[in-house]
Amino acid sequence: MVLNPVIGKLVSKRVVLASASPRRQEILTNVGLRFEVVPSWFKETLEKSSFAAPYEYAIETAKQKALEVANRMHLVSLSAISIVRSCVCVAVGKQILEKPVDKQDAYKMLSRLSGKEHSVFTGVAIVHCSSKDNRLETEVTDFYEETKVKFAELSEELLWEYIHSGEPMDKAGGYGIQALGGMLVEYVHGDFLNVVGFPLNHFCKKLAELYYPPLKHTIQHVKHDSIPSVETFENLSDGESDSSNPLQHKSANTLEANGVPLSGAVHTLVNSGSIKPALFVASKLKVFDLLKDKCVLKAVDVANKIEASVCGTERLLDACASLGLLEKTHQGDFYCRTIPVKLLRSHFFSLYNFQLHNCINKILYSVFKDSCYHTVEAKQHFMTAMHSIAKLTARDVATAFDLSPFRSVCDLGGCTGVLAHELVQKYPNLNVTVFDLPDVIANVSCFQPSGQHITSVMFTAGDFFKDNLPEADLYILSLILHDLNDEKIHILLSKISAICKPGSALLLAEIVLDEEKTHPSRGVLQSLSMTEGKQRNGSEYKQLLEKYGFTNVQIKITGNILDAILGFKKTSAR
Ligand SMILES: C[S@@+](CC[C@H](N)C(=O)[O-])C[C@H]1O[C@@H](n2cnc3c(N)ncnc32)[C@H](O)[C@@H]1O
Repeated sequence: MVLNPVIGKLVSKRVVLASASPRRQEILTNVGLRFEVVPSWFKETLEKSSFAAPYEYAIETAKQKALEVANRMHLVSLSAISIVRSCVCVAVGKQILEKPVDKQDAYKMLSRLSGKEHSVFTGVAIVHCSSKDNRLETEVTDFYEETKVKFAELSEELLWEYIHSGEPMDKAGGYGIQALGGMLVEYVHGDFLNVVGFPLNHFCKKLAELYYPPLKHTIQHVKHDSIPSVETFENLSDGESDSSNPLQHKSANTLEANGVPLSGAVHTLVNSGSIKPALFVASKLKVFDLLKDKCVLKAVDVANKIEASVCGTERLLDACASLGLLEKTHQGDFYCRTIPVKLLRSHFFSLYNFQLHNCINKILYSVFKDSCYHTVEAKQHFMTAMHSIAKLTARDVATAFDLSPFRSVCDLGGCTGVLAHELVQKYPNLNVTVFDLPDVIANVSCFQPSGQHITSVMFTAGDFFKDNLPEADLYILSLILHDLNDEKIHILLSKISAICKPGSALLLAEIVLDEEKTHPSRGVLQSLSMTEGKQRNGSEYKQLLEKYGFTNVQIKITGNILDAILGFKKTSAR
């Protein structure tokens, strides 16, 4: 079966991993799957002898664990979710070796494995849950993967050294192949990640089968490691042959970037999201023709020539510069230097970022539009997606500046409260209020973590354009301003400025573009399809805050998806 790029398509689905295992989480996070973690409470107590084969035990345990979470989650949320759970067991013949209970047990297990081949089985259950008349309906799909592992002959000394390291204790079979346990292994036959804890390849195939069965005629097999046909490049212009147009210059089979042949991954990227449209539009508008032969133009001149708006043209040119299709000088001039297919070198292997970018786009363009909340499901999807992105960014935003002088925080449009919880973790004395639309606040309960600091986060429903804002000495706007037009920004920032006492502050979390506005690409590309708002560079954010009475503006480029900007309300002395 052909492996489809299914993970990206799951972005809009609510996925729950019913396991607290950091190894599973890492494997799935690494491929860009966004999920919530709800560890199962089902105890691994099934009677092993009642199963004819070890894999049956692994599957049944995975299934019971996933179903337990499904039932529990149904009590708090009726939305459709997919719950994933796997169970690994190590077997010698028919005998299953579980996690050792103590060092002696670990010794017994490992010495049984010494010098022999054993099997690692992982049973996986994917439970699709929906709600009918308030009743939980589940569809279970399960499968297993077997990998054979052979241990070297282990000396007593090595065995005990390994056991004393403590590593065997929470691992099925008493070893972890991804760390010190890797020393014990002579060979692995089969999926290595299956031994680590999750059979990723089989899982992806299953998802593709379940959610997005490919139509036979649409499947394009990867032929070899050279170039797939890159018709994207050849069909871009109006069909006029222009030997100087670099996009038409090379034949599909010789396209390369910095001497490296474009791989299938690049093809996927070029054909997806904003990149293909950017290339297509720029080419269609003959931007490359205008800027070829060392012709250097400002955005406004290009706009005049192609009879387009200056703002839109500027975004398009910035996007092309960000993709390496054009060059931009410090003075804001654009020109076409070399073959534009040096394309996206930094993006080649960054599918993850790209999915995230798409995901952010989808959300952001709908977020301030009523359509986002039209159906319960759409709302849940939106909140789940925001929640997942915030999980990735919140820590870096919360720790970008020293916020210890503040006593109370109000996160305006704070959605499910991820940043709020992160702040309370870092500053336990902080009182944090999340302020968001009533529809959002009504649904935050299932996103809340369990733990000691929960009481310090309060949720208040309201509209930040119309209602009074809660009092606080630090206000936060995370992923809000860039999507608002100037008029809405004026209403919101005037309100915040009016309520802020001297010494209070406003913290923004946004993508901060570089001064030329050509990087980071995810921000520049996002600008392309924004209708109301825009992405800004550091100087523009500084100016914006100063305009509304915030001074001493500091900017922290976090290296994560969102950067942080902090400004203090002017004291009368200033
Ligand atoms: C793009 S999300 C950002 C969520 C969160 N701040 C983050 O960074 O992950 C925008 C949030 O603003 C909220 N929002 C939009 N309009 C609002 C309004 N008029 N009043 C209060 N919240 C609003 C949305 O419901 C949503 O949760």
